[in-house]
Amino acid sequence: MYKLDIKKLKISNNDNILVDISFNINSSTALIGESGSGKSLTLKSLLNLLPDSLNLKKDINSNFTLNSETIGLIPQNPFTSLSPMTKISKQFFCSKKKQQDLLKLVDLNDEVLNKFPSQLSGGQIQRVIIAIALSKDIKLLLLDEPTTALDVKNKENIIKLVDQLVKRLNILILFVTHDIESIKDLCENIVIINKGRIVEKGSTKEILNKPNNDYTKKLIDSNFKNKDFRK
Ligand SMILES: Nc1ncnc2c1ncn2[C@@H]1O[C@H](COP(=O)(O)OP(=O)(O)OP(=O)(O)O)[C@@H](O)[C@H]1O
Repeated sequence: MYKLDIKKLKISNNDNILVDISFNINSSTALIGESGSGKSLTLKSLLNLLPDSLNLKKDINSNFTLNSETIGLIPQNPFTSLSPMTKISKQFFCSKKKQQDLLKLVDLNDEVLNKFPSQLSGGQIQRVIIAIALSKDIKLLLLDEPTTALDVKNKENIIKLVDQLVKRLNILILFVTHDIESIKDLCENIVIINKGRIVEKGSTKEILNKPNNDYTKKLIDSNFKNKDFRK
């Protein structure tokens, strides 16, 4: 079983501390916070993609090597992630057989291999992106608000798919979102972040049932209220 222990992750811009956090990922963890709380900077730092202008101090323990081969990223907007003029088959860097196996894993027919991204729905494109991420031997999958650009049905389907993949492939996931409701059945643990600092972390069930922090309570209330409003 893979494990990742972020003992220290501190990102600053001159004297301004933007992120200063620590948490573990044992199976599936959600990093939850409002806009500007430091979620993207955290993901970028794990991918070594922080701009040079920012200062990073990190101390991470893991039982696998962290690099671009072992970490996959599912971005927020699937529509801009693939090359628009290239057929799907050419966007994979693995054998045809592996492409077909991966598509099966994400519940897609291999007919999509001969299509261009514009011929696919948002949900299908996001599945293709997940399949491409899984074509490497990844141990950690980072998901950056992966359902924001999708409609409600596709959103639910992608969450279900990620849940199946985590169980089937035994990979770690870090799911970044501002929407606690969407990950309540997917992520075992949650980390609530506000202004670059952790305000609460622990098991999703416990925190949803009995949040200790006022910021967490506010996030939960606004998430579930919005959901009821939409029904
Ligand atoms: N390159 C940078 N230089 C200086 N400050 C930055 C830089 N990138 C981000 N920040 C600041 O760091 C803080 C955290 O930003 P970050 O993008 O991680 O937030 P976020 O939680 O991902 O927000 P969102 O949900 O809107 O994407 C913000 O105050 C932002 O203005």
